[in-house]
Amino acid sequence: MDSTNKILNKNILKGAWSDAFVKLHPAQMMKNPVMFTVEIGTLVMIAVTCISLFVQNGSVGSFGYNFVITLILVITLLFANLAEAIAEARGKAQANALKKTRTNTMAKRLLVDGTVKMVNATELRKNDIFIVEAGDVIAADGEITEGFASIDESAITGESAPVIREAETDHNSVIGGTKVLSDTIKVKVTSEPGESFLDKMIALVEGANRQKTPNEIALTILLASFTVVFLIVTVTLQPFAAYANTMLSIAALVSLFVCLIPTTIGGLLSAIGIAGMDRALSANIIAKSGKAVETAGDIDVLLLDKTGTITIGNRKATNFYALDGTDETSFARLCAMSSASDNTPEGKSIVELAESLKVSIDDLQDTEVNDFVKFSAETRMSGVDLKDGRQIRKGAWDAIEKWCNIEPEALQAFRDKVREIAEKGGTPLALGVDKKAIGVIQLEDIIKPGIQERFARFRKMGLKTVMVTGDNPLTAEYIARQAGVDDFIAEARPEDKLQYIKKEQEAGKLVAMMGDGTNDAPALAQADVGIAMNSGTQAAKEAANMVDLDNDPTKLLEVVEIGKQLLITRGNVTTFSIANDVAKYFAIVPALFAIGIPGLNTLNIMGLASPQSAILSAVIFNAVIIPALIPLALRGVKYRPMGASTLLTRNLLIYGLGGITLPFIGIKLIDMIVNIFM
Ligand SMILES: Nc1ncnc2c1ncn2[C@@H]1O[C@H](COP(=O)(O)OP(=O)(O)OP(=O)(O)O)[C@@H](O)[C@H]1O
Ligand SMILES: [K+]
Ligand SMILES: [Mg+2]
Repeated sequence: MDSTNKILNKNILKGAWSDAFVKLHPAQMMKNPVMFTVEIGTLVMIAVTCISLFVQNGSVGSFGYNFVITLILVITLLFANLAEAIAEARGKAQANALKKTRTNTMAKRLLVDGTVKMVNATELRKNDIFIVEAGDVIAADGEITEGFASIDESAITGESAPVIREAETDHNSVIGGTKVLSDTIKVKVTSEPGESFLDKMIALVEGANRQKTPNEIALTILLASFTVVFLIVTVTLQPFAAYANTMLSIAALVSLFVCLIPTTIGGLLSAIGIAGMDRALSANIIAKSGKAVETAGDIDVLLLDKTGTITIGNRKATNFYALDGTDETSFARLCAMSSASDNTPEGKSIVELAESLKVSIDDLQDTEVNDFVKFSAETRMSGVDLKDGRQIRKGAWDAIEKWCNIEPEALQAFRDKVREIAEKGGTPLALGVDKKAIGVIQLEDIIKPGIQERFARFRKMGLKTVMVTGDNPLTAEYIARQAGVDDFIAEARPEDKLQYIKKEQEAGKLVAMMGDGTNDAPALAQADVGIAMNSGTQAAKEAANMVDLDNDPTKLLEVVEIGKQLLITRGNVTTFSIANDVAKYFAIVPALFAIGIPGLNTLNIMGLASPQSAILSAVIFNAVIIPALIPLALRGVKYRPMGASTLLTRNLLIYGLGGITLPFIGIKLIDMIVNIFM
């Protein structure tokens, strides 16, 4: 996706200003209790300003002063709305760009009688089959049921390199609006019109159905209770003032109240949340909810697939080891035969290796084959049943050992070979014919360069990384140690992943996982943060709460960092806001009572010119701090990996201490400027 780094540009600002006015509507303001009370205070001040045109007394005050205070309060409201509007506007700009890619194409729909009919894309319904040829734009979201093709997905992902999508694999999904570059595929429609991936994505970036996350709701409630407390503080100040012979005007009380309540975080809260979603989007992550992004920041355990995540792409067969009694060539042929209909990368690489040894199975006739046994993660085997009754199976060594009746004397040689391959990090696939183990195939994995540093970074962040693999424990241990992950699950079946996640969750941990296969769907759904690859199966994408457009399994790292950044930004602005409010109390109150209670004058360290100018300076400061922090809210506080307690201390120092000192300096400066005019 085209991610503009510019936080503010002219067009966005223009639209955002008018939105800021629209958002003044009480029905909208009510969603934000802190700012809503400011709006009520503003209405009170409008009334007081009107009255002061006719009546003049101590509590009503002068028209001019009331007018200025009212104006600043309105500006405060607009600034808060502006923050949200700017955050939303960036999403709207992205949505508009996406809408442009939504073209209405024609589709070659395949009818039941086998004929092809040209139809409009809007006429396609779920489960319809259509044919896409090289050069065609894919008319709807779907799964390839036949064939493979290279596809240009740049319209959606912004990535210009073509991708391969293939039937019967874990990367069989295609997206409407993308273009087939080569080959012909049959696609089964997976979404009804109007519910496509693109439609959902547009709705998402537009923020049309953005809902407050549980954390946001909790914080909103907390801020609302602060507001109530400060309302009481302000109201009880009045009898105290009367006792001290000080006249507090309505303008002073309303201003004091607005200064004390947490308007800074109140005004920036939703902008911070939207910006977090935006950052995820810029990383080509489609988060189905703000909650998912937020949860990512709190993750304790990361589950990562071995193949393709920790190791590069696919495993390849590199060696055939025939056991005693079988000659090399016939063993290679049997290996290839066992893979005749095995479309997994492993299966294909076995046929290729056999071909490189001049062994071909092109002469294998359909008439010889009775049944193909497809690979499944459950059985961890694949193979063929021949018409002559022979059964050929290859698979994980323990699965083959169970399937075969290996003679005790042969068992040792078999296990030795398996161990030898596994100890070097290879995957041993055993081959059995008619319940007899006749050899072992060596598959090799290559660990991704730079992956060790990534895991070191995770560790620094306090995260536990767990490698999950269907491989045997020896291979798994070797790869895990090389890559530097904290733990591994070997011989993992889909339900083992699910169990592991449940176990960690029961211990109070938040778990993230990335996956692409239908097999991964239950675990993706169970995980607190489940990321599916965009190329993955429909089931995986539906179960997950995020989709990665780049299909990059290491994206989990970025997602966690984006989540952490969101949480930290919100935490820091909250700390800053509350520290600010407390400081304002001590800045203004002594100034207010300086005349009535001369003793308080010693507390009036700031030496503000008059109670009026103290109040005025404080409301101005209170208003301008909101736009001053908009860039920080949108960009986010930079995240550096460190322990939670170091981070807390650091942030308290910067944002807490900063929050307490800044109002004293800011209000004093404004007071000096204001007094030039007063
Ligand atoms: N095409 C195949 N035919 C037969 N057996 C296979 C095939 N592919 C893999 N296996 C065996 O089944 C085991 C489980 O495979 P599975 O795809 O579930 O996990 P994996 O590919 O090893 O692990 P991961 O991809 O999660 O790192 C493999 O370790 C291997 O021993
Ligand atoms: K405030
Ligand atoms: Mg696999």
